[in-house]
Amino acid sequence: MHEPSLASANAATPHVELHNVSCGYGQRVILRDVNLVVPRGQVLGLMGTSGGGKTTVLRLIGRQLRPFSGEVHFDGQDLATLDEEGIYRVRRRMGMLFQQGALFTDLSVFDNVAFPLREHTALGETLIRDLVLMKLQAVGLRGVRDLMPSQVSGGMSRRVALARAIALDPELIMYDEPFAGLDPISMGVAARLIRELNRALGVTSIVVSHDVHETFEIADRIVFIANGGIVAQGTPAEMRASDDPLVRQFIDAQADGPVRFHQPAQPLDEDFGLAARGDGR
Ligand SMILES: Nc1ncnc2c1ncn2[C@@H]1O[C@H](COP(=O)(O)OP(=O)(O)OP(=O)(O)O)[C@@H](O)[C@H]1O
Repeated sequence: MHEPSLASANAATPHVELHNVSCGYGQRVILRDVNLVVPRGQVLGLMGTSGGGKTTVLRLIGRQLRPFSGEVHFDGQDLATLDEEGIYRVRRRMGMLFQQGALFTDLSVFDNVAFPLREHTALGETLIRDLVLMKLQAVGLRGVRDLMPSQVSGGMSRRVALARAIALDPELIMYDEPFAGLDPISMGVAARLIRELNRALGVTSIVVSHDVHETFEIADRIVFIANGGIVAQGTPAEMRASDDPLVRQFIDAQADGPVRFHQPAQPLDEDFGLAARGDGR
């Protein structure tokens, strides 16, 4: 179902590239001069401090956000050069799975997965049925197709959302916090599924996550984002061996390090009225 494009003929072109990208919201700059390459077919783990800009990177790639300066390329094409129709076409080649990737509660599991097919293609119901069942099979949930979202567990509904995200055969899948809120077993299932789909569908995957264990397990490369940019990147093995204090703080889950536990605040004694009392209590 992929749209043929000249650029995609070149397998050596990175699937996604950010060139000197600065971006933010309103006046506020979140990322400065970021360069990022996402090679085709890999799983990239995007990690880092909370509020560092990981989701913002996904928004840049999906063109929900335009950079202040610099370029975002998808399959060799600068997104800024595309008109609305072009952006629409590019977005169809991307699957996005957000943490709050809520299912339509009044549609069955089957109809949730069928939704993008009915919405964006002219395929007949017989073919749609086969495609939906294939996608549900890929996430291990063909057996629950007639249930309503309220009747499946949190982990399962995340997998239904994944089946829906791959309904149109995307070539890039972006996951925002796919492990958040899952129990350890469901987390392992979700992680293996991401890796397996990456291989079986031949897609490129970007996984935004705080979960070091699961992400390091499945990613080919890890990129750490903090302080407005990329502070470290490499294979999971390289990151584990890194002595960069920020990487260590993250991997070893230390509360304090280059990233402070306490956000800047006025002095404690002022907040608790001790200074005014002056008696040290
Ligand atoms: N729509 C928006 N308008 C204004 N500011 C925003 C908006 N979205 C995000 N931000 C701010 O941009 C910064 C980066 O947000 P982003 O969601 O990209 O971080 P993140 O690294 O994904 O964080 P987390 O790991 O906590 O989800 C944060 O300080 C956030 O408050």
